[in-house]
Amino acid sequence: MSPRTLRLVAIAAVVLIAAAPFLLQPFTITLMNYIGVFALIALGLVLLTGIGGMVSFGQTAFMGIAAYSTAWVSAIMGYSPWAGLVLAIVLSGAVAAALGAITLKLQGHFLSISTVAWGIAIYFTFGNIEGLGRNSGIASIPPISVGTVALVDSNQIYYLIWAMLIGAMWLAHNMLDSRVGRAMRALRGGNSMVESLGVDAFRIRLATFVIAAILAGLSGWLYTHLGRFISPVEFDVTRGIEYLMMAMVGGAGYLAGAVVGSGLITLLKNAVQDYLPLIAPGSAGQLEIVVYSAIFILFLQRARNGIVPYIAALLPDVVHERPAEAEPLPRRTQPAPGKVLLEVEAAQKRFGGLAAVNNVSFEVMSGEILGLIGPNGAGKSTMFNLVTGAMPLSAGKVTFDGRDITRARQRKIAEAGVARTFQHVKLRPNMTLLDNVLLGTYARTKAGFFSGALGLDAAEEKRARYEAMRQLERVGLGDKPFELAGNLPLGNQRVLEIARALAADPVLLVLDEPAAGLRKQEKAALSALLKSLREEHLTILLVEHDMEFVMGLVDRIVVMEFGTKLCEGDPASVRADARVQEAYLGGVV
Ligand SMILES: Nc1ncnc2c1ncn2[C@@H]1O[C@H](COP(=O)(O)OP(=O)(O)OP(=O)(O)O)[C@@H](O)[C@H]1O
Repeated sequence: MSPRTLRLVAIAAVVLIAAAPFLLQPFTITLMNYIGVFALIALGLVLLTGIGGMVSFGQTAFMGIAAYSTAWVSAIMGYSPWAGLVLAIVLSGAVAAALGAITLKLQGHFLSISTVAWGIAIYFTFGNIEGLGRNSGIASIPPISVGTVALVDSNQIYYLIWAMLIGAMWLAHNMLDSRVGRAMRALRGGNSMVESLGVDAFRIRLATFVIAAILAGLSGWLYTHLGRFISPVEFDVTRGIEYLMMAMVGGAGYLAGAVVGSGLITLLKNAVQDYLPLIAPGSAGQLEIVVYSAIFILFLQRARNGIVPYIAALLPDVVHERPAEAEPLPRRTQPAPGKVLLEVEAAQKRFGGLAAVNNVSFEVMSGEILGLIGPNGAGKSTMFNLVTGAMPLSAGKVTFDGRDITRARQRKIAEAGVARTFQHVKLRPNMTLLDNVLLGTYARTKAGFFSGALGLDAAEEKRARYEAMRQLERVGLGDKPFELAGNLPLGNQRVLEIARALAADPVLLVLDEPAAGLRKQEKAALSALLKSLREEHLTILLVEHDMEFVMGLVDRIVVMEFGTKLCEGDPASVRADARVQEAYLGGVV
C-alpha cells in the first residue's frame, strides 16, 4: 500500500465518520460518542503504556480531576464549560507533572502499583468533599455551547468529540514520527542506550506522562458534558483497568488501537448488559466481570498484541519513500590530529569487593584508532562504561577534549561528541533500520514535542533522514532502510549500531566488540570503513577479541588484565611482548 493509498483510506474514514449521524440510529450515535470519549483516554494509555512502557491503572484520576474541575466551573460557579476545559487541562497536566516527578523514578511494577494508589486516593477525595457533592456527585451540568448552539443533542456533541479525537490522533501520529517521538518509542528497552545518544530519558518519560494525563483530562471534560452528571464511582480504579484493557485489546503499541479497543469494549459492555440478564436473571451483575475476564484471557491467547497488528498483518505492507537528498546537518570540526583527546588517569571501578578496573591510565590521541584488549573479565567493557559516563568512577579522572568529564552525565558526554556501541547490542528491534539510525541524530537536532506534533519540524526532519540514510549506506545497510532492526542477523545489528553512532557526528567513536559475529568479508568491509573514518580524522577506541582484525587496524594497543593495565604500544611491540603472549592470550598473537 502506497502512502497515497493510505492517505485516501484515512480521508474515506473521516468522511464516513462525518456522515454517520445521517446514516445511523440516534442510539448508535450515543454509543459512538462514548467510544470517542473513551478512545481519548485510551490514546493516552497507548502512548504511556504501549509506546512508553509505563503501565498505569490510575488514568481515571486525571479524568476525574478534569471532570470535577469543569463540573465545578460550569455547574457550581456558573461559567462556560470552555472555562472548565482550561481548568481541566491545566489541573490534570499539573497534577500529572507533580505525581510524575515523584513516581516516575520508580521502575517496573512499583510504578504501576503507585498508579493504583493515586487512583484510589483521588476517588476517596472526591467522595469526601462537601462542595463537590460527596458520593452523590454533581448533577445538572450544562452542555457545551459552540457560539449560540448548545450541544445538547447527541448528534451535535458527536462532531466535537470526534473532531477532538481525530485531531489528537493526528498530533500524536506526527509526534511519534518526530525526533522526540522516536526517543519516546525507544524508551521501552531501558535508559542506557537512549542516554548514550544525548536523550534525557526522565524528561521524555515525564512529558509522555503529562500528555497521557491531558488526554485523560480532555476525555473527562467531554464525558462530563456528555452525560451532564458525574459521581466518584465513575473515576474509580476499576474503570482505570477497563481503559487499560481497551488499549491492550485494541493494540497498545498502535494509535488506532485506542479507537478499536474503545469501540470493542464499549460495544461488548453494552451487549453483555443487554443479554446477560436474559440468560442469568438475578446474578447478571456478578457474572459480568467473569465474562469480561474470559474474553480478555481469550484475547491474550489469540491476539496478544491487540487487534490492530492482527488486522495490519492481513493488509498489504505500506510502501515507504526513501529519504530524499537534503542539505546535510551541521557537522562538528574535528580536533587537529595528534593532540590528547581522551585522558584516563588512575581510573578505578569497584563492584563491592571486586576492582573491575584498578588504577588504569591511558591516553587516546585525536585521529588514531586505539585498541583495548585483554582476556575475558579483564575490565574492558567496564572501562568503556566509565569513559562514556554509563557508570560513575569509584576514583580517578577522565578528561575529554580538555574538559573534565569524570562526574558528567552520560548524555552530556554524548553531547560533547562521544558516541558508542554496546557489547550486548542495544537496538530497538521493532523500529526500522532508518529509525534506529535516526535516533543517533538526536543531539544534533532540536525539534521538541510541539513542533513535532504540529509538523513544524519538516525541514530539520528531512535533513536528519537524509543523514541517517547516508550512514546506513556507508555501513552497507542502505538497501532495506524500512526493514525492522530485529530481523537483521546479529553481525549486521552491530554494524547498524555503528551507523547510529556515526549519525551523531562524534569526535570519539567507542566500539565494543564491533567485529563479533561478522563473517570474514564483513570484517574486511568493517575494517575498511574504520580506516576511512580515520582518514576523516575521527578518533576510535575499540575493544575487540579478534586479534587479526585488531592487529591489521589499530595504531596503538592498551592491554588490560585483571582490571589493571598490563602494557601499551604499537601492534608489533604488543604482539612481541612475552607477557601478553604467554600470560594472557595463550600465544594467539
Ligand atoms: N555491574 C557489575 N556488577 C558486578 N560486577 C561486574 C559488573 N560489571 C562487570 N563486573 C565484573 O567486572 C569484571 C570485568 O568485567 P568486564 O565486563 O568489564 O570485562 P571485559 O574485559 O569486558 O570482559 P569480556 O571480554 O568478557 O567482555 C568481571 O569480573 C565482571 O564479572
